[in-house]
Formats: sequence, C-alpha cells, structure tokens
Amino acid sequence: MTGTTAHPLPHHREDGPADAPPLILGPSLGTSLAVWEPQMAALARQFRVVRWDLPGHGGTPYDVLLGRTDGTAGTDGTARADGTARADGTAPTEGTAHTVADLAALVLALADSLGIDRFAYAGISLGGAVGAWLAVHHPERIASLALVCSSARFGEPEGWHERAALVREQGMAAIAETTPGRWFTPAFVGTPEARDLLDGLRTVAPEGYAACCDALATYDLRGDLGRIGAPTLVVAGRDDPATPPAHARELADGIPGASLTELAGAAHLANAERPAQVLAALLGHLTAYPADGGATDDRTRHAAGTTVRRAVLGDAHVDRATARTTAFTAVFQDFITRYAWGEIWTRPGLSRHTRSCVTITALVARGHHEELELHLRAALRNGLTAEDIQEVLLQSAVYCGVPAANSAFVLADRVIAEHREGK
Ligand SMILES: O=C(O)CC1=CCC(=O)O1
Repeated sequence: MTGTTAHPLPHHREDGPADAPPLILGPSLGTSLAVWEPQMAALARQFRVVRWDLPGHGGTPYDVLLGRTDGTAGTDGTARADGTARADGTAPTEGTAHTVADLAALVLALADSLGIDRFAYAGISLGGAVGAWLAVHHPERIASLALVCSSARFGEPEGWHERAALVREQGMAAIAETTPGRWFTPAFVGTPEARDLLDGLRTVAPEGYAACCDALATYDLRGDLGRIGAPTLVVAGRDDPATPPAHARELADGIPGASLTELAGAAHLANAERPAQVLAALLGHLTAYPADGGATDDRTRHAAGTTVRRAVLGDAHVDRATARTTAFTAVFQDFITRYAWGEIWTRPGLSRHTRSCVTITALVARGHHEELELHLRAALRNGLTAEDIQEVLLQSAVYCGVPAANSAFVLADRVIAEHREGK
C-alpha cells in the first residue's frame, strides 16, 4: 500500500483526528456523503472518518469509473482510453455496465491514497453492498463491518434495468415522486432533514445514478455471505420497502456471528429517521471491534457504555442516575457503565431485541421488580411490541413460575399503557 495511486478516486471528505482508528462510510443510491451528517459529530470524536461519493453523486464525476484519476474531473463525457478502474485489471468502458466490484475498487484506491490499510466500514444500502463485497474479497482490509438498510441482493435485475433506462431517458425528475416513499415513513417525509436529502437526489447526474442501478442489478452476494469473517452489524428499518427486514435477516443469518438491530419507525434512510438509534448501534459495534484489533481501554468502554445505556434506558433515566451519584456510589456507576453496558450490551452477538427478552426473563425469575419496570421500558425502546412482551412473560411463566409471571404481567400492563399514553 502506498500514499499515492494511479487509480481513479471518488470525491471524499475526512473528519476527525488523523491518528484515530479509520472508519470509511459509504452512501446509498441517490445520496451523497452528506447522508451521514446525523452521525458525523459523534463518529468524528472517536474515528478518522472518511466519507466517499458514488459516481455522479455529490462531488464524484459520473465517469470516474471510466478511468479518471483525480476524482475531480469535469463531466464532459470524455473518458480516458486507458481506464484502469476494475479490480481484475480490466476497465469498464463507455457502454459496459458497472458492478459493485468496480465501486469497491474505488474505495480501496481511496484508502490506499490516504495511507489507510485496515479500516472499519459502514455503508447504507448500496454503500453497504460495497462493504460486504470488500469483506468477502479483501478480508484483510476490513476490521469490522456495519450494513445499514442493505441487502445481499437488491431484488430482480429487471427493476434496476428499468430504473436505469428511465433516468437515462427522462433525468432525475422521473423518480422524484417514487423516492420519498421508499426512503422515509410518511411521518418523516415533510421534515427539513428529508427535504434536504430529496433536494440532493435532484442534483445527481442521471448517468451516474443509472450506472449505480446497473451495479445493483448484477449484485448477488448470497452465496458468499459465509465467507465474511469481519465482525458484522446489520441494521434494518422495520418500515423499509426498499430493503425490508427480511433482507437484513438474510444478511444476519448468512454472515457468521452477525448481529441484527431492527429499528421501528424507520424506512430506507433509517440513519436520517432514527439518527440516535443508528449511532448507538454503530458506536457499540465499532468500539467493540477496534480497527487496530487492540485492547479497548476503560475510557473507551465507558464512552461506548454510556452511549448504549442512554439509547436503551433513555436519557431521562441516565441523567437521573448521574445526578443521584454520590462519592460512595460513583464506583458502582462506573462499573455498570463500563461492564454491563460497555462490554456486554455493546457485543454484536445478540440484537438488542433479544438481549431485552433475556433480561426481562432474568428479572422476572429473580423478582427484581424495580429493574424489571426499567427494562420493560427499555424493551419497548429496543423495538419489542406489547405482543412480544406478552410472549416473553408467558414463556417466563413456564420456567420462572406462575406467581413471578403474574406480578410481571401486572407491571407490564401498566408500563405498556403508560408508553401508549406517551408517558
Ligand atoms: O432507491 C431505492 O430503491 C433504495 C436503494 C436501493 C439500493 C440503494 O442504495 O438505495
């Protein structure tokens, strides 16, 4: 690896300390590196964050894959005859379809140009597909992987060919009506955040968008998921019509040891619609698997633990616990933040949903009603429905005893009712 490269580079942006562990972030189709803005401030405190733009999106020329080498070339339609973009030495030429492997080659060239050898990678949708492809084909480069609203195969190729043809013929306006419903839930569509992302879509070069549709059409990593050795987090939006939770489950089931977090109230751009939840899931995962593979120190564990504790128990609870901390209890607060939250709840091996099921059962068994109330609220925050909680309590009645479950049912009934009333 060298600090220079003759390979074409995508437009990119770096944030965070230059000596922090490197984290590369990939965008989704139709968005630019700005899509990660809701998570940037927090990520850049702990990581050297590098964000990149897809061809024709943000600042990357649509024809970057045709051999341009500086990532800043104009969009005059000319392509270098000696294009070298493809990982296998061949170059995509005018008129041939681009692939996810071509996009992955851009990311590797970018990392090389920045002197980054091994890095954590998180990508949304198509950006995630690029990360998954790299984890299969260049495992030595990927320290950990997060796939947000992504897929091992984005549906039938015909749909992508049709969409590519549509934007090539009619421009980006042709998909302006259908995109909001895929990206956002109805409640979020009218927000300033959603409007900014949809404004960005209108600025995408149709040829670049179509090239990415071509890449999606041929992408199918289903047979290779078992080859991914990087610790992997999969995040799904429960209301995502583009890559529904079944796609996320396929990824999580196929990638050894992957964990899955499903977010309620989120469609395809879950990181815009549920910014805090996506950030908490990412931080928990990324800090558990540092890019240098080194030991995580107590300060980092405490920071990761605080983030997850806030996401699961809520800011109000953590603020109360912090305010109540005395010189005598401080050592215990530090211990549970680092250990329970920083070491265990941050582990990728189980989803937060499953951890809530286990925690509720244990608290029912031991009759810890104060903690149980807290964790019933946490369970609702972690995406369990009233029906899920009912099932967990029925199951616990069998193994922990009917009287224990009886008290838990009364408690849960009240907590769920208060949750519905917004208390
Ligand atoms: O635009 C869509 O349908 C959603 C999508 C699929 C791949 C991607 O990056 O976004």
